[in-house]
Amino acid sequence: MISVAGVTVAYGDLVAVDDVSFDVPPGFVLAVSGPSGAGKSSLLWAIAGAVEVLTGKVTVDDLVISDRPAAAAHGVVLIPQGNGLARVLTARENLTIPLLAGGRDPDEVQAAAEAVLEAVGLAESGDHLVEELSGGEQQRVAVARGIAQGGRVILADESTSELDSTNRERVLTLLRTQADRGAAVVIATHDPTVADAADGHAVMDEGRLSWARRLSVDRP
Ligand SMILES: Nc1ncnc2c1ncn2[C@@H]1O[C@H](COP(=O)(O)OP(=O)(O)OP(=O)(O)O)[C@@H](O)[C@H]1O
Repeated sequence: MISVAGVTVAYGDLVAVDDVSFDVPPGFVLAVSGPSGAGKSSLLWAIAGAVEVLTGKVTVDDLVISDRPAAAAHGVVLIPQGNGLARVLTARENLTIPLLAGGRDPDEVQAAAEAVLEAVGLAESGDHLVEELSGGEQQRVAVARGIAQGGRVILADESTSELDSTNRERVLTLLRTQADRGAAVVIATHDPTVADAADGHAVMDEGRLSWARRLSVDRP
């Protein structure tokens, strides 16, 4: 369960997230939309422990999120806008290296990487350097890397912005699968199709959050 309680994020005098509160239970997908600069990324970073919270707090299950390493160790996965990939490594290496560094069994890691690359339609591209891939392919590698972590929280920041409709569906299906196995998922998006596919839709504007559609706990 993600609990965001009265969270404010500021950069100097600029309030990017203004007293925002909501919960996302395991099994649910929340979409957050809003104009450029509305504070969507800052909200996701706050949940990920990647930016300091001025007031309020974020908890994920039993952990108060205070910094990125602790949040990551607790299974809070951030798929960042801009992808954050190592461009001179292959697509596969971008997936496997973080998992191997976490002490996972190498055979398991290879199998997991192949499965998730296939799920994003990149089964043939594992050996390609990231810098050789298109923008949309890189975005799918970033999604695959995030999914491969198997987190309890997945924060996807504009993760379908460069995708055609087929690949957008692939990514949405994958994120839904993650929710179905018990993850709490938050997607920042400008795409109404993505917002419609979520269980709830929040809208940010100048740091304030309102609801276009509240999370339905009755989702079948
Ligand atoms: N590191 C930073 N330092 C100072 N200001 C920042 C920083 N990061 C973001 N901001 C500002 O905070 C506000 C919210 O930015 P944020 O990236 O969270 O918005 P967003 O809704 O994700 O935008 P977009 O849809 O363009 O990605 C903007 O005014 C932005 O310029």
